[in-house]
Amino acid sequence: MKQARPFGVETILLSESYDRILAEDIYADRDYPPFNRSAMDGYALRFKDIEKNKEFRLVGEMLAGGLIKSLKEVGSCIKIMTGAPVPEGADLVIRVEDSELKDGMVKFKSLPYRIWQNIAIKGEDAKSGEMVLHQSTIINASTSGLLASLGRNNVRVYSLPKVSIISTGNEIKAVEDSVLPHQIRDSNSYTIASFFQHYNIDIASRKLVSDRREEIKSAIESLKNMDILILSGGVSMGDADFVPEVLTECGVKAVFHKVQIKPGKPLWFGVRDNKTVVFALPGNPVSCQVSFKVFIEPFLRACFGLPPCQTIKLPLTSIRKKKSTFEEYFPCTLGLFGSQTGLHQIKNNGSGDFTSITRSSGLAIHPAEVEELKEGDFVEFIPWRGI
Ligand SMILES: Nc1nc2c(c(=O)[nH]1)N[C@H]1C(S)=C(S)[C@@H](COP(=O)(O)OP(=O)(O)OC[C@H]3O[C@@H](n4cnc5c(N)ncnc54)[C@H](O)[C@@H]3O)O[C@H]1N2
Ligand code: MOO
Repeated sequence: MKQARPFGVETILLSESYDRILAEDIYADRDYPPFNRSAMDGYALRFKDIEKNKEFRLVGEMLAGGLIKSLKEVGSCIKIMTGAPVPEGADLVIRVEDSELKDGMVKFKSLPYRIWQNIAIKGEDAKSGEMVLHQSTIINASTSGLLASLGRNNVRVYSLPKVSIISTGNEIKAVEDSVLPHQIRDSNSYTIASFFQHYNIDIASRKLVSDRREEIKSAIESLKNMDILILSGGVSMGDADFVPEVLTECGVKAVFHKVQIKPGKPLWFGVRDNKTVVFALPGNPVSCQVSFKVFIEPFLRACFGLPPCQTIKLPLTSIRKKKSTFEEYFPCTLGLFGSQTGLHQIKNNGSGDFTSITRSSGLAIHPAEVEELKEGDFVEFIPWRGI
């Protein structure tokens, strides 16, 4: 995480900012609501008059958007619509359905009225100058609406990183290619690109290369201006697993190689010229997905000042025996466990399987020190689409 830093800051139109991440704190430009606002269609009056008066003289009408009036006469009321400014002097709005209007006089049902009833008081939502959104807030539907209310047609957001993906492997073909029995279509670059799209990040380029050192090298060299470079395949112990060596030859300084988790163990991470961070992922599709959720996503979020995705503790609906000495991540789907939501394990034969993982809602964690998880044991769960 030491390598995590923002990719710059830019000012963009609010209309184009959905799902981007704020790079500034946002303050209220005025009180919200900016005036005492009626929450109902009805009559505005003085609370202290309601005890003494049986009937109120109707002296005017307030529509939303009308200039603020004042209520001067004792025992009078002003008809008011939802959203309209409550006249100065009034501190109670009684709903139209609790009233009766006859010959310019209004009678109200005898109910237990409260002072300020049906009125949103000036500044009760936010005071002028108060911080209403923190830097590193994701601009979603409600924050977008708030920014519009504050008159923020332009917002400062974190710039998005330039990301490229290189898929390595003699057997790897493009999705549009026909394949021979020994060949495999590249799926990892699509998986990784989709994950990045959760953060509005489009992939700058996607390359397929064989296991030949020179080919891997020239692909890496051609992507020097990237902020993030992702490679898949060729990081393990095989005779054609040259990726770590070639990355080092290209001047990418290794930070670590191999992690204490399964799947995803052979992951390699390095940095070039203090600019490009490089994740070289294991080729197996499930390992690749786990690597994104466990390493790339937390890194990306830290760059934007976001906390790691929230994990949820949920009970397992069946036992699970550990297969290694490492912490294990296993795909699960959410389902009912008695009357409570629980995690159903998805059967898969290993990290090379594609189809079963598509039925999962996320990954559950089997701690390294626990040999067997029992039915009903609570485990950490990371949903595929983080919160
Ligand atoms: N002797 C050892 N062998 C292996 C070890 C080990 O510790 N000792 N680790 C295993 C583990 S764990 C993993 S994970 C894999 C990772 O190997 P690589 O990163 O070198 O990946 P490849 O060998 O290139 O490919 C593995 C697998 O994934 C398929 N693949 C590769 N790229 C793609 C892609 N873009 N789209 C779809 N599928 C892809 C590839 O065809 C292979 O089937 O190593 C174990 N071996
Ligand atoms: O780490 Mo490998 O990713 O177990 O299949």
